Amino acid sequence: MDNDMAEPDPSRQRNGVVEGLYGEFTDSLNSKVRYSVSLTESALTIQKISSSLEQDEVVFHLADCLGCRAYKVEDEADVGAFFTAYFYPFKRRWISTGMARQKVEQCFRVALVQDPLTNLQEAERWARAIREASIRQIPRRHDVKYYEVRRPCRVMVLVNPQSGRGQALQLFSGQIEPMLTEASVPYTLVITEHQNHARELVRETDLSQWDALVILSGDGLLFEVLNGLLEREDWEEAIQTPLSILPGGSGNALAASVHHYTKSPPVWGKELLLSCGFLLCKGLVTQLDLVSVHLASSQRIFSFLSLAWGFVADVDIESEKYRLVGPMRFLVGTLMRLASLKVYQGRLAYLPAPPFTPQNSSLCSSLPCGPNSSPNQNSRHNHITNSNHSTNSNHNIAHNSSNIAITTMRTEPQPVNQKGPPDSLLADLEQPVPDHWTVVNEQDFVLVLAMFQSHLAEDLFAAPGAAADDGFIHLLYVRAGISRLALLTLFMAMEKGGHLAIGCPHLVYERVKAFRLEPLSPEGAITVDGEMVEYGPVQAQVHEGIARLISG
Ligand SMILES: Nc1ncnc2c1ncn2[C@@H]1O[C@H](COP(=O)(O)OP(=O)(O)OP(=O)(O)O)[C@@H](O)[C@H]1O
Repeated sequence: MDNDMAEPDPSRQRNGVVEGLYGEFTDSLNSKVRYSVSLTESALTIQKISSSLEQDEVVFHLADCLGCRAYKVEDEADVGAFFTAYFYPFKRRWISTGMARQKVEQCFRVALVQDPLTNLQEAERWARAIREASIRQIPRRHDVKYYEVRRPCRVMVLVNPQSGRGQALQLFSGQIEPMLTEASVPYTLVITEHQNHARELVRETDLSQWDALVILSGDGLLFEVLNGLLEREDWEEAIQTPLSILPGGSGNALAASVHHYTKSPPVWGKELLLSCGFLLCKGLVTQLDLVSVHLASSQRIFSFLSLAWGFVADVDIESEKYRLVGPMRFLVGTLMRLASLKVYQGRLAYLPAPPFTPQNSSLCSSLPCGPNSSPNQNSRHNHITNSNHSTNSNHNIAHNSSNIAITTMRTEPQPVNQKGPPDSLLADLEQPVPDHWTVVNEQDFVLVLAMFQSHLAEDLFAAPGAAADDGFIHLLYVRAGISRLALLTLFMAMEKGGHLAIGCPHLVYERVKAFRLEPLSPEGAITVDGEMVEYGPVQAQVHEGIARLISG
């Protein structure tokens, strides 16, 4: 007999759930090496039983476990069966400093008796117990309210093969597909074929088939999916479909934000993909703010990430041609843009957020959080009414947009979306802003950047105080007059989120609920979620927590 399996102690069973298991197994590759293995509700503890009595104990937390499977090898002569558990603990990196999740497989050979079927059943019993316990142990923050994706869940994975360096499909098959298999998550892969493919698909698809929609691409594909969901007749229900972002682009801002919200040390590239893949398989869902953006042509689009004008938008667009260098493209673009720094004329006004109090800071975590909660949960903050007839004459609003150049857009114009939540904070774009809004005195800007999540790119931590569902727009603007060196210093500090603390007199940061931007410079670019939109007056308001995001 190769191993000796003790029955679980009946005193440690509750409602038929085994609370503890103990067994002795051999190494899957070397039958001379034996381990004692014990499973509790929270950990798998492995101890090497060596002839010299020297014992090494390793503890794996089930919160780091994605799954476990039992199997038998092809070899007819081998009566043993196997089980392998898949862990992704934080480990110190080999090359650079810091910690990141890394895959660790633990495989054991079960040879309890000479009967192969009995051994396989025992391996399956262990695999099931580890799987079930790891589902109960999900790493979660105590200050955030979650619900879980239904299990077993079915997910649709949308992959844009052109995104980033054009390797999204390889990233899927090399990294994500194995994780989904380990976690026993069935999936259907959809490879997008053209712009708006994903948007059209989610607009039409029967969403009851899917427990989550997964986007492996840049942020642009998620933008399409969100807007597709909000164009449906059943948008209120559709927008509550849990969404997962896996970084396949060159910016990957939401993926970096999601990782940051877990309070884990920062990671980039494949480590970020692995972190987001891990969160996807664990299936914890939080709320996600969306911002409705009104463009000059009356089009309304929904954004989850950012709106940029001036320096940031220009860098985003101009650095497109360097996408093969990945996230470095923003650094290259920033340096090039700094060389020809421009000033833009325009008007900016905003509705300030209520002053920060512990009560409103925890509001989001006390909101109902589940598939049936109301999508328009920001209504408690809607303290101004739509003042279409405001006579605010202090603001010399540009009514005529005929002098505004419309540049070529990456996003094709879509039909005007009448669906989605109403924007009760906004006046008509042709009317003055409501009286109680703050109008910025300056007209000369280097940049205006409205952030809805913490990161603008993997290494641009633009809004350090932002959370997925905080209900705020984090508005930053840089006034004209800043030197090139000061602007460079600002962006370098942004890498670690330190830009707000360096005392730059040209940088202003406000937490707002809504804003309006009216460019007066005849040429320029505005981007929403990294995609260029029509250039002209825009206004936006936040809708707190109306979408669902797989996070952790
Ligand atoms: N097969 C495809 N061919 C061309 N474009 C596509 C295809 N599938 C999707 N798209 C479009 O590509 C655009 C960009 O996608 P996305 O932002 O996801 O990747 P990306 O631009 O590489 O990311 P990043 O902005 O981080 O570099 C989206 O507007 C999307 O509609």
